[in-house]
Amino acid sequence: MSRKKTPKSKAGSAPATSALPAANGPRSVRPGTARPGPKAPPNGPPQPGRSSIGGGGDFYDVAFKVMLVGDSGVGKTCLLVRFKDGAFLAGTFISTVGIDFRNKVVDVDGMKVKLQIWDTAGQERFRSVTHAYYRDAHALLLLYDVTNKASFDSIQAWLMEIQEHAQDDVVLMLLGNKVDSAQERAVKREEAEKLAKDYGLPFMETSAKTGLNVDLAFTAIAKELKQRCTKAPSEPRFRLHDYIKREGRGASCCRP
Ligand SMILES: Nc1nc2c(ncn2[C@@H]2O[C@H](COP(=O)(O)OP(=O)(O)OP(=O)(O)O)[C@@H](O)[C@H]2O)c(=O)[nH]1
Ligand SMILES: [Mg+2]
Repeated sequence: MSRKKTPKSKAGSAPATSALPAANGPRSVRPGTARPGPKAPPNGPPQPGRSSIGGGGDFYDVAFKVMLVGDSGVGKTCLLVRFKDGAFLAGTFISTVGIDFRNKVVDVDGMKVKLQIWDTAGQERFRSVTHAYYRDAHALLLLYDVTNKASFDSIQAWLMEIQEHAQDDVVLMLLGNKVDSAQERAVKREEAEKLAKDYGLPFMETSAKTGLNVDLAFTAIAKELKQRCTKAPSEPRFRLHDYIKREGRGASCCRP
């Protein structure tokens, strides 16, 4: 089985026109470089067999693009850093400028799944930059801050934006972050559960600070995407809602 190498993950700020191409664009697969086997996911193939940029890195079988979206300050960058490095960025809040990405390869049922995770700027002034990336996203993690009601109130506007710019079959998950700050909670879990149920979204509360449900959110996305492109007809379908309900700590999930 031929395996690809993933480019070294990138921590610094990337301009909107980063050298690394979007995970599933362009949509063509170069002859002789694609890994046989998995079928293309509905909204485009997994990242085709691009050669390693910058050398080094981990091998992977399939790659998907995941985007983090939500208001400024909800913890998108911290969530990504927690997942990638297992650390928490405490202290001064440095708002993301434009868009940035990091890669992480996760093992899903024996297959190496590379998640190319795009960390977007929540600030309104960067919205047009973000729009350009939606259409290539295989999955979106939509965050609000449980201590900031305004960020929760923005979720419907974000969903409209997603509907307008993302692929119809994009995998979407709602995350209420900063659940460690219990004293400052401004959004009840039940309220978010209702919203998630109304829109048929899988939902969990997370904490980039403590790590609660962070790996689970990304792993669940990786499992869903991987199954979409490799599932044998005889294999039981992976159920994202059920999975996070079962595996989540203090988590919940909603069905329409
Ligand atoms: N208590 C707590 N604080 C958090 C958590 N996640 C992020 N923060 C804090 O919230 C602030 C904003 O976090 P960021 O990750 O930079 O927010 P962002 O969503 O990336 O913001 P933009 O880049 O402007 O879109 C920082 O001061 C973090 O330390 C969390 O889970 N718990
Ligand atoms: Mg940020």
